[in-house]
Amino acid sequence: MEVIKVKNYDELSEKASELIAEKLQKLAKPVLGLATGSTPEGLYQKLIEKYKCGDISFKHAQSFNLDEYVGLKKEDPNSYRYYMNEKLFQHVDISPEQTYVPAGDAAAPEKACKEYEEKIKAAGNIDIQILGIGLNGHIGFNEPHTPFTAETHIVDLDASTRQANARFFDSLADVPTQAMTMGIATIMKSKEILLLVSGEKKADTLAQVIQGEVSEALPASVLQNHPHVTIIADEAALSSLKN
Ligand SMILES: O=P(O)(O)OC[C@H]1O[C@](O)(CO)[C@@H](O)[C@@H]1O
Repeated sequence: MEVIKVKNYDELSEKASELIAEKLQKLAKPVLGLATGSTPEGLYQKLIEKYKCGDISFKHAQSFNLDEYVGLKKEDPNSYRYYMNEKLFQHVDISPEQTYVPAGDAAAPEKACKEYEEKIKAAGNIDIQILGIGLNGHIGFNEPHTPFTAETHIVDLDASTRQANARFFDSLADVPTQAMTMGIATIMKSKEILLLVSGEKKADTLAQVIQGEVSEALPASVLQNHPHVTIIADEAALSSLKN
């Protein structure tokens, strides 16, 4: 794993946007794996700026998001489809038909999970997958002890994850209890992975991910087994690393 240390969140977002811009410029049909949460928001802003300056285009890109809450309609402001439209898609030239988010509102969720896997495969797999990380080490919504072999599936969200995400909802009770997420195996099929981590709160988790054992108890530790992972983290997030 290559670790790129940056000063702060702004630098993290800029560096990440440069790596994504490079893919958009070099690949004929880039397949992007996208994430939600607070961490990639700065990256999306920087990509919009680069697009507006004419440096990049999403015209030939396809995107696949990591996860979606179960039970929220696409129009719900807390759905990840809504987040992506607001934070990125509606500001750039990506064709809406080329953007995929797991169908958390599907009538037949198991079938929708299988179809999502098929779509990723048909696209030739993800060229670069952006990841954030939860305090408990989750990636996507793969909570601790999710088997590394899991593909896209439905998960019960940990109490700590619902608590962490309650800030976006009116109350904790409104946070969905389930989500549809790419599995660890799905994520690991990506040709390249870009993990973004900011802030001291995640420092202990990140140190474990980089220097600890690979274990299903800490989902992100699986990234040690991937041949092409770049971690961009700020000084605060790297403050618990042991020399
Ligand atoms: O970037 P944040 O808001 O800290 O979230 C971290 C992770 O948690 C999730 O939002 C899910 O809880 C992921 O999508 C994200 O990668």
